[in-house]
Amino acid sequence: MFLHSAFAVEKSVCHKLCLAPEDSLTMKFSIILFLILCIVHCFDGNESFEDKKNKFVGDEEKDFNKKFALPKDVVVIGAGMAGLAAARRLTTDKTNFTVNIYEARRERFGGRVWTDKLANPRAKGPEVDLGAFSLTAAGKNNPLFELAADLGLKSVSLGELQLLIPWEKRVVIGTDLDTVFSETSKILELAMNESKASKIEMSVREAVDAVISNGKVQLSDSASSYLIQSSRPYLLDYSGKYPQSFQLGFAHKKVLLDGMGELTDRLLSGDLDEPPLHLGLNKAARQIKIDKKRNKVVVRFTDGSQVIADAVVVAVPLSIISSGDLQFEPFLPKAYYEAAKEMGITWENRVIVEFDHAFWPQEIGMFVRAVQAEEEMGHLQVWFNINQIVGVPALSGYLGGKAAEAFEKLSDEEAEKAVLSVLLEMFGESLLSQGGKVVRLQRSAWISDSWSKGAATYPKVGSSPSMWDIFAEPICPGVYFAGEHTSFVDHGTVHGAYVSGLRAASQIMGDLCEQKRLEQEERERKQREAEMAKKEKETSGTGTIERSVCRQRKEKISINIIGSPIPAAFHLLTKKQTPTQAKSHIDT
Ligand SMILES: Cc1cc2nc3c(=O)[nH]c(=O)nc-3n(C[C@H](O)[C@H](O)[C@H](O)COP(=O)(O)OP(=O)(O)OC[C@H]3O[C@@H](n4cnc5c(N)ncnc54)[C@H](O)[C@@H]3O)c2cc1C
Repeated sequence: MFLHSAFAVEKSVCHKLCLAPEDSLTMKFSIILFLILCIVHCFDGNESFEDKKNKFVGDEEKDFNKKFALPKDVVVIGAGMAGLAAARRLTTDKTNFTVNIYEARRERFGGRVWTDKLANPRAKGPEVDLGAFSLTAAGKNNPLFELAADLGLKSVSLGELQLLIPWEKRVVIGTDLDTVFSETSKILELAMNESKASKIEMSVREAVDAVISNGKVQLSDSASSYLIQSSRPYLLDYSGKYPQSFQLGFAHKKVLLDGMGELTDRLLSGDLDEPPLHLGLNKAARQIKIDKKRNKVVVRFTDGSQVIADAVVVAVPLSIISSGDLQFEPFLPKAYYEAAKEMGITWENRVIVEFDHAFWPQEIGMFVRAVQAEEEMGHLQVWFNINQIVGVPALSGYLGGKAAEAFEKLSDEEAEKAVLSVLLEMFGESLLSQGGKVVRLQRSAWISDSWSKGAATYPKVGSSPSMWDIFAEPICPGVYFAGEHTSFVDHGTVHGAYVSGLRAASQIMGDLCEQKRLEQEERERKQREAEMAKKEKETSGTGTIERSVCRQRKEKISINIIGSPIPAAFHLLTKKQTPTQAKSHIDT
């Protein structure tokens, strides 16, 4: 009975569609296949697939797919701020996503946020922050302040800055420092103009040096140029193409009283009503293989294991991709590798030194040491007063550029000697001796660290913002990127990493790859139609036109389910339509 009426529909459909006998055979075969599937479903549990689907008649098909599709498996590679943010966001939709994070390090997560409480269980936080230390509050909203507030974490502003010019035995502070700051703004503005006017791309350093040395600015106090020379953009030789490069970045910083690591800890472990994320430590990904046929992504690890997922968030540092430690099959498009080559990666480190007693002026939050010799640049020029923040008699020193690399190569004894020599120069013998013994000296080594290979991305001469933005684009069908290097805005920061993780999660939740696929299909369909219309215009004679109409109809009723076209009659029958309904549908 069923078969009879089904074939009746088929006959009329074939007639309408001007199908050849062999096409009609295919259709018969599809109908039989469909009926077999129907029978199987009838015996499949209490409620058949069709019964379930019928409840959704009139609703969006999407709702149906959402309700009954299996959750998508998402794998996050890298448990730094970006990876954790992505995983936490995806986990809020448990019905649709199962999420697992894999981290290369065997003993910790957090990446370049590293509040080393493991080695120092009684530490409060900032005195063991070996990576990111402060949140920038300049000009715009930093979403991490809101997150911190939601989690009940307190932050404090770094206190006043003091500039020390050792060879002049001079300390610049208060209103004198205000004058210095306004002069630095003038220098930086002129340098920006110099850079804009130049036909060849200049670095911040070249532009500033040009302004100071060619007498374009009359300095009332050389301290302003010393201050600029101690800043990150000058030290690390940022490109002078971008206005952001001409900011000193000393002001508007806040520190979390529990340390930066408290943010990553909470993202991982969840709050009271949230479950912890699934994290696998000691799992270094070595290859990401896109299986287009199965619409899956395979992640292979250095221990020989592998996982298969519907989507992967690659949240490892840029240098892990550019060094080839993490490979892609097929290779990423050329533009990704070219961008990775041109984007700069800073060299930065921290050293924390704790004494018996705090001997430095307590009202000061940040000390900047002016230097003259090239080899001294970036060498422990900036120090943060930890005692003022959490009452631990410690200072946190910053190293940038070549000095950061050189410091990694020192033995512990040499490092301590270097630290004491700088502090002696800054504060003098009598103050330093009040500190007593060095109780603890702890330092980072981000450049030789296998899982970071440097500190953070920066706009090197020759780079452009679009290079960061390339990494915000997924490789479909399922490879998404997150990390400080995936957006030019806020690159090189913890909040930049956080926002990038949320972005990757929302790309997955919004099924960006599927949207892209549909858009591409639509473009192709329009193109085909345009070509056909063009051909029709060119050809004449009724016979040709009729054939072309048949061809057009054939294409129109061919629908795409999971990527492969199936005959339209098959689709119509799955909607349980009467033969007349089916016929009239095809007629429209
Ligand atoms: C010394 C220093 C000082 C800084 N100071 C500040 C600051 O004061 N304020 C600020 O906002 N920012 C600061 N930053 C920058 C900030 O720390 C980073 O921008 C941010 O933490 C990067 O986060 P991420 O998630 O993108 O990368 P990461 O934190 O590096 O996370 C990537 C993770 O991937 C893991 N991984 C790598 N390879 C693999 C692999 N093959 N398989 C699996 N896992 C892998 C890594 O171990 C890591 O855990 C500083 C950085 C440094 C180094």
